[in-house]
Amino acid sequence: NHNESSNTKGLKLPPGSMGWPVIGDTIPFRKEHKCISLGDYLEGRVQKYGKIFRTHLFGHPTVVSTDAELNRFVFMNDEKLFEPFFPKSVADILGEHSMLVITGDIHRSVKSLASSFLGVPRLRNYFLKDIEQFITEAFNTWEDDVPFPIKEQTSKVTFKLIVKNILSMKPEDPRSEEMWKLFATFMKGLVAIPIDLPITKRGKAVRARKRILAIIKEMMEERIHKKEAGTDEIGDADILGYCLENSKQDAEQFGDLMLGILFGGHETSATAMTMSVYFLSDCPRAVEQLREEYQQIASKKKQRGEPAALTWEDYRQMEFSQCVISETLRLGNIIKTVHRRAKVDIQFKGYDIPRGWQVIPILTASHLDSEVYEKPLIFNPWRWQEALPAGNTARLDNYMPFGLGLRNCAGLELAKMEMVIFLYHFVLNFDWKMLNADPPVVSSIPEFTNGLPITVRRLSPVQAN
Ligand code: HEM
Repeated sequence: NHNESSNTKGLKLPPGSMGWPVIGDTIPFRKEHKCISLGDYLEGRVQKYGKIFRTHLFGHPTVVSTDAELNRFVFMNDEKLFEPFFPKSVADILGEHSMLVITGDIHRSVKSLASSFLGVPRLRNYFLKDIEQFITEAFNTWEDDVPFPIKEQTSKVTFKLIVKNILSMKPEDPRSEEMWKLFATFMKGLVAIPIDLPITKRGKAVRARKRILAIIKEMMEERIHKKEAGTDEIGDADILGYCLENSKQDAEQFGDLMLGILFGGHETSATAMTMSVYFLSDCPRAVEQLREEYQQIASKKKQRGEPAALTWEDYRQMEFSQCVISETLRLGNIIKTVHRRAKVDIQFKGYDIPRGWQVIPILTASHLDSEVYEKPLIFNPWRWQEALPAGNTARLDNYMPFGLGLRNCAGLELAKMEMVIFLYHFVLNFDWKMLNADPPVVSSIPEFTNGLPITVRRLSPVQAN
């Protein structure tokens, strides 16, 4: 067989078929489908072959896993048995120093830098204030009953937040607008390519990447210069300053790290916020309960004579919000797959996964599995309030929207906080309506074709009682 090298003889590979020469099943695998489903391709394969099957994707023999245990096994054995593996075209655009690509000690040290930069002390002292500011600035531009796509707004908020916190780039800096456009081009190139062909979108994305890195380098040099002159007022408040003080990364490595944080932290959390609006629009009972939670917090603050700005302690009290977010991430599946390769020959559940084979865990699968979640296609934030029956941890064990283990999401606490702060201001200040059904579709990351158009009506401010 063209796709299976002779060294797989005698092995018990997972069942499957390798599809067309070279491209294999890449096209049906990447075909857009309704976000709240596995899509026809995966559903068909799972029905035919079971939860673990073999195929050929992006030019490589591949094991696709919709099996939560194998997915967890992959995450828990990252580095030891598995390593990141992207289609070459994607790896080229991400950059050779990208956090998603690097391994071993280098990954560990960059990860610890990113995690401490995105850890609780900074969320509390910097990010919380900034998120509130950018969200309320955006909300102030909204007019009653004038339709607009909410995704565009969440996207601007998360972009401003990241750009400010990695580079201290001011919104009025002309390079900020340029970065916004460059980044959109970069993203299109990244998600558009199913196989490694030098097509236009990719060429544009490669050029966008170069220009973004040039801007980052320029800003890095400006900062070093200011530090030497003693005129730097930012210090380690952004990741640029933080890295200059805490690590010895060169411009190239630093550029890829920042691009990675931009890439990891911008569209994902904007999509997640938009997704919460989408689900809540059809769940008025949850909106009511959120509103109660927020009104209580707002009026207590007022009674205590505190400023309206939220504190970390306020945020930590928003318990039902956390349920809404867990449910949004479960059903919304912002990241459908991760990309790995077997470093050694591996056996799992009686199957052989040969060294060098690509392994693609489908994170969506367990999230929509009726054996794990009762009525999995229903948005039910209350399921996260119910105590688990003794000994039954399936609901938690099989929940992995942020990945797990060594390579888990460095920004997960930030992402959750962004979502909650957004909901606080959105639900407290507005009634809204979705205009026409714009259900999210997914090929790599969920998209709302029309950006989820809504109209809003501003509510009167909360009174302390
Ligand atoms: C709802 C929003 C988000 C979701 C669902 C999400 C999901 C994920 C997942 C599944 C991974 C693991 C990738 C893998 O195993 O290969 C990951 C990694 C990562 N994420 Fe997120 N993410 C979100 C938001 C963010 C934010 C806000 C940031 C930063 C500002 C961020 C930064 C990162 C970074 C740097 C990595 C790489 C970690 C590593 O390689 O060790 N993410 N994310």
